[in-house]
Amino acid sequence: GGGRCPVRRGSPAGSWGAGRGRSSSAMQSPGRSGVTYLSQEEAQAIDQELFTEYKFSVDQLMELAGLSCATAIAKAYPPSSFTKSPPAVLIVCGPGNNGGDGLVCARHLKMFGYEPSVHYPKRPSKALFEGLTTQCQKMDIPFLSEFPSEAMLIDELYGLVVDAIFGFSFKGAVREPFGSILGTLEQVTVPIASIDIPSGWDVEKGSPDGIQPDMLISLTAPKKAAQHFAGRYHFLGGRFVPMALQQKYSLNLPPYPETDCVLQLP
Ligand SMILES: NC(=O)C1=CN([C@@H]2O[C@H](COP(=O)(O)OP(=O)(O)OC[C@H]3O[C@@H](n4cnc5c(N)ncnc54)[C@H](O)[C@@H]3O)[C@@H](O)[C@H]2O)[C@H](O)CC1
Ligand SMILES: [K+]
Repeated sequence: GGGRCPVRRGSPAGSWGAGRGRSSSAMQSPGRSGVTYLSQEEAQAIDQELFTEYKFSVDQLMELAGLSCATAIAKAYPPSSFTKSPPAVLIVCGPGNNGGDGLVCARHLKMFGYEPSVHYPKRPSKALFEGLTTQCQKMDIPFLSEFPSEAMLIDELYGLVVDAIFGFSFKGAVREPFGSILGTLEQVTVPIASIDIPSGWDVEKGSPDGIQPDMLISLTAPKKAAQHFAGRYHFLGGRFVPMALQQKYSLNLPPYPETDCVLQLP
């Protein structure tokens, strides 16, 4: 772990289909690769529209989101890149849909040959999350009742941490037990892969003092905080946004290669 390598900065500007569609908001900002970086409000509006207008269910999109995350992780950190076999991954799940993505990701990582363990301290009593938890348990994925209090212990036991604590609905100061967990994660040296947003970061402004993940998997489109991401791997996942919705919000998403569900951003 350790060595962060801030390469791939300053890639060629706007490429794919810049200028297509109408701009739905003057607040939008194009990122360094031409793709739009969303405000918190825009991310939530797109999410709502997918459910209400486009009639997707949460389960459907969560499955695709979690599969994207596991796929991106397998590309950036193939099992052969781990120093130990089997490759152990700690997945920390929060109380909302970001945590649900983490549970789905854990299940697919297990299918891909990893050895995931989950910490899930605040579980909503909803059938969706109970089902995802049972699926993991029936696949012999252990659920840790206590979070390892020492960063060194995490470094010893795991080759990667997946941060599925908070996504685009995070607001305000971090409440317990997640404050302590994030405090520990700030000190680990094994790489952290954050789902959608580095947890604890302001969704738009980021957080210079927070965790510094090595990987970020932006779902649907990157959020503004992603402009402060300095890790090695930035992937886009969640290849489920219909073209009409992409155009309405001027997402300007790059084309995914062939049938891939993820795409590496510059
Ligand atoms: N459209 C998509 O791309 C999809 C994305 N998905 C994932 O869903 C999350 C957003 O999920 P949501 O349930 O809206 O919220 P969060 O998971 O971000 O968290 C809400 C959860 O956290 C609690 N909370 C908020 N602030 C704090 C705080 N300061 N301290 C402690 N706890 C806090 C809040 O009470 C809620 O319980 C998105 O990022 C994607 O990862 C979907 O899976 C598919 C569609
Ligand atoms: K996260």
